[in-house]
Amino acid sequence: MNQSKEQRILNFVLQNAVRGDPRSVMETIDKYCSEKEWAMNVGDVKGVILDKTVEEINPSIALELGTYCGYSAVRIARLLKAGACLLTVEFNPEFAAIAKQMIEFAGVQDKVKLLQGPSEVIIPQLKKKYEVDTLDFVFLDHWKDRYAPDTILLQECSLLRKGSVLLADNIIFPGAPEFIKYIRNNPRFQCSTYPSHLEYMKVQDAMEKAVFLG
Ligand SMILES: O=c1[nH]cnc2c(O)c(F)c(-c3ccc(F)cc3)c(-c3ccc(F)cc3)c12
Ligand SMILES: [Mg+2]
Repeated sequence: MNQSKEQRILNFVLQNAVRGDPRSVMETIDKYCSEKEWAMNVGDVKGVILDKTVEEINPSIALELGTYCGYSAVRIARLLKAGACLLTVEFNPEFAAIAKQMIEFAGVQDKVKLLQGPSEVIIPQLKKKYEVDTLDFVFLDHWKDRYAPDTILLQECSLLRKGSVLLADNIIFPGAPEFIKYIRNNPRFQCSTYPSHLEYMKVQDAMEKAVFLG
């Protein structure tokens, strides 16, 4: 049975990156995906926008929707202070299995809780099952059609507080028009757009930051 692209990415990291070194894992994934096989990691260009947002918020509790191979989970977790935690949700079990190994190899497993399942099932469980009060930061990088409904679900589950920050990937390419329409016309969110480029490509993309006003 031939390997998946995601397994090839993990193998390249296991053979070429430095165990316990998150930056080395990120650089090795970026090298593989820019030189050998494109993959939908947030990447090194949009990754700087993600870094700056995480550093600005310095979250105690962060949620990522869309783990994929774990690139952005490693990217976020490396910036978290002692005692802070990232919950990351992945629908696809094969991707989740790859990400688990990626997160452990990078040495950030103590800061990351990987939850496998659909976001619409996991989000309503966060308070009772995962002991979340409210979220300081949410990175939306899963399926574009879920951005708006999951943002509504986060509010319905009282998981956002005044000042909670959402950051959404791919709002230009492939685009999330329903989410943009919802969030930019919503008086409860203060929005700003960060133009950038699609991972590993000379194609326009952007990230949207939305601060919940309570
Ligand atoms: O689905 C995603 N989730 C999160 N991030 C993504 C991302 O950062 C991407 F760059 C893409 C992308 C964009 C352009 C392209 F040509 C291929 C894939 C996708 C995506 C979009 C449509 C699909 F059918 C499959 C994947 C995603
Ligand atoms: Mg993305």
